[in-house]
Amino acid sequence: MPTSNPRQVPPQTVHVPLAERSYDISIGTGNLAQVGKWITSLRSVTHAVLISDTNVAAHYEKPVHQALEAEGIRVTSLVVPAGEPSKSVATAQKLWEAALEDRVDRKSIVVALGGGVIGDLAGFIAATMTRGLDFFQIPTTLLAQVDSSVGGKVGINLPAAKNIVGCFWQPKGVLIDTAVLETLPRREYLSGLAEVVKYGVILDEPFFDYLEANVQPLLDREPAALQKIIARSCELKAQVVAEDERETTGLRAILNYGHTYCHALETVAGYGEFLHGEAVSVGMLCASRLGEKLGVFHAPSTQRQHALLSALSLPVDTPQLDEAAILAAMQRDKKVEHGKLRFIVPLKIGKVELMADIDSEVAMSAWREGHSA
Ligand SMILES: NC(=O)c1ccc[n+]([C@@H]2O[C@H](COP(=O)([O-])OP(=O)(O)OC[C@H]3O[C@@H](n4cnc5c(N)ncnc54)[C@H](O)[C@@H]3O)[C@@H](O)[C@H]2O)c1
Ligand SMILES: O=C(O)C(=O)C[C@@H](O)[C@H](O)[C@H](O)COP(=O)(O)O
Ligand SMILES: [Zn+2]
Repeated sequence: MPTSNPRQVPPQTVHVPLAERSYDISIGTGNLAQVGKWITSLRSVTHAVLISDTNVAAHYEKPVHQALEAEGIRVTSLVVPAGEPSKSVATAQKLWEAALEDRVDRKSIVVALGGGVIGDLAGFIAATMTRGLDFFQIPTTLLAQVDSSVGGKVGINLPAAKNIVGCFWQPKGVLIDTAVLETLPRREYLSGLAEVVKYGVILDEPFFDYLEANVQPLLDREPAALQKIIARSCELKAQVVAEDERETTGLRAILNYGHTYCHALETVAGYGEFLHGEAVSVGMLCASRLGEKLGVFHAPSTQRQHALLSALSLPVDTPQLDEAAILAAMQRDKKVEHGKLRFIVPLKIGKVELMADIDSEVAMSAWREGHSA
């Protein structure tokens, strides 16, 4: 591997230990061209359903397609419109039918080439087609590289609720090429940083300190900073998923910090209006104010998050949306149990807790108080 290129950083592997569902996340720069060899080193393959979106396909479909064909793999390439609205029943149906039309069978694999929308959608197709196909994640957004490609949550939206139809279906491997982030639009890149900040708040104060101290390198997408945040985020997510794969003990739910507000915001504003990470940014601040109201979190720590998210050019103000609709959407959150809202509430930077039976008026006041003055 050449070391003279300043964009090159040493490759790294993060293991996700899940017994027979274990897999590796391979992080590198310029490793996309190796995708065919990487997949065939994991299992023998004769047919791949390659799923991407219109933006991603324009940049990366051809090299991936060719790399798969070079290993003797027949490729069915399916491209969906870019954006959150593609995480839908209608798009899933088109993909099921197109895969069937091109002779998918139980030994076929699904390759998700794209951001979180493609990973969630393609993973859902893999989980459901012929009752389950092996799938491989090639995440091309920062958000997908630090979060959505890891952990096996796959699914689609209904108009009234995000990710409400889906399942747990782990990939067989995740290939991260940090070089693909060079073509990622700035707004999409920033959106991914919100999930990175999330890891600092929920699990790792030193990582949060690192983010505060490295705002400019992060905004500049400096290779060393990118490698650090991708690898650390994957490590933290892998640890949580390994301990609570299906969110049954409550541990995995900490990854949902800020997401009760976030998903309500995305749904009520209309899918795609706010990017997922933008809504996570707003949602984390709502959850922090909720922590203050419950007497378990302190205002200076909310301000620290506000300052970091603002410095990373992420939205911090709660938008003006119909409050009844926001509350109704929050009541459809998957953490709701026996009809009661449950939230991930911060206790300090680096530690959060799942809290049950939260009064909806208190939750809404934390939303409301985020409107810009
Ligand atoms: N399953 C999980 O654990 C999990 C975790 C976090 C988020 N999510 C989901 O992920 C989705 C958001 O993912 P996202 O932010 O990656 O959005 P996305 O998949 O829509 O990608 C963002 C945009 O960037 C474009 N793009 C992707 N890679 C590119 C590249 N390298 N160069 C140029 N353009 C590129 C895409 O075409 C799209 O327009 C949401 O649906 C969210 O619910 C899932
Ligand atoms: O992997 C998880 O678990 C997460 O909660 C990660 C989140 O960032 C992600 O947005 C996830 O899709 C939300 O899951 P959901 O169960 O609330 O739909
Ligand atoms: Zn998320």
